[in-house]
Amino acid sequence: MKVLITGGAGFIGSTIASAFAERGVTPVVLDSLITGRPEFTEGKIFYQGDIADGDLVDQIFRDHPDITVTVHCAALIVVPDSMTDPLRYYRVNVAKTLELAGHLHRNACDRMIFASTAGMYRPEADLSVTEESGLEPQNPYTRSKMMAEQMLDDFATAYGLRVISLRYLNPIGADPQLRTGLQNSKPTHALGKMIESYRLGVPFKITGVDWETRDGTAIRDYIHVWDIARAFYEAAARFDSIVPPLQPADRQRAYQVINLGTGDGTTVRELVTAFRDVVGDGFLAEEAPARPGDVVGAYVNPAKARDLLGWKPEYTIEDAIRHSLLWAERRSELDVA
Ligand SMILES: O=c1ccn([C@@H]2O[C@H](COP(=O)(O)OP(=O)(O)O[C@H]3O[C@H](CO)[C@H](O)[C@H](O)[C@H]3O)[C@@H](O)[C@H]2O)c(=O)[nH]1
Repeated sequence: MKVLITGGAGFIGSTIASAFAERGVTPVVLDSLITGRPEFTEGKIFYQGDIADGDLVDQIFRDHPDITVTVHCAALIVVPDSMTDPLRYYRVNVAKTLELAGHLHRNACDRMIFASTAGMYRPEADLSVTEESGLEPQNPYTRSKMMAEQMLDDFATAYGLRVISLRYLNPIGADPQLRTGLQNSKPTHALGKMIESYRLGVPFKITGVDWETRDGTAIRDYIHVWDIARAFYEAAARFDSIVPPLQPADRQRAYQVINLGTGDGTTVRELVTAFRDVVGDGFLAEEAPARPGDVVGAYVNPAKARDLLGWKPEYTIEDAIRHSLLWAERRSELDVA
């Protein structure tokens, strides 16, 4: 059995590829390498190219007729970039997903697991989100993921494509065996900035301390990338029980959304404390004004994932910090090499 992983040379896609391989499912990676890293494809079946390239997708299915499911991770993911260049974001995340879905349909691959975002929800008053929460995407990146999902939902009803959409928030950590991790050597997200500050010996800036949360700092649902990867594997392994092949009249049920998260989230101050627990008291933090456009955040209720995937996060925030620190070391070596 094989799985096609688009974006399989990226941070999350490459981790998913390792999780499937460890469980005896051979990954077939399709990646343009625009942001993915070639070394993440080493030892894997790999096609370099575009998800919208129909000839290439046809070739992949001719070469690997035993692909039974597609995991679709290929996307642009940087929120600020999506605000300055929405055309590119909608082209890549929406238009190319549309082309890919057509290519999969033509090749009779009717199972897709879509890497999506829980950022499209309007959080409840307590900042939690469930699959029933309203949708209120705040930027072109998140809107592009919502639009892609709406298209896929229509294709499910019309063409019998079956889709499980996994929505999560902030992935952190790295492959525990350090085969892969974040490609970007200068990440701007909270944990990336903590690692940078720690290495430089300067205080980490807590940007925003006046939010209505338990300690005034913004909340996110940081989740270990290996836990996310395991959820993708579980979705594939249980695919036909979650979304069985359906008669045309029942196909409106061929699209399933499942949220992945911790159930309580982590504030920036809590992340600082966890970081200090890992590296020691020498790690300093200071308060600073909020970033422009920042949001209070949300956390995900994972009850449906527990029921349908038998899944819950296994790694702690401290584990994720430890793996991210180890990966940052390894990442520097890769750059030198
Ligand atoms: O040096 C920093 C960096 C961040 N933060 C705070 O930490 C929280 C989380 O910020 P992140 O940047 O880690 O996470 P966001 O959810 O705000 O956004 C990030 O995660 C998104 C994915 O969900 C997108 O990838 C986006 O481009 C990326 O910036 C925010 O309150 C932010 O103000 C700090 O206190 N100091």
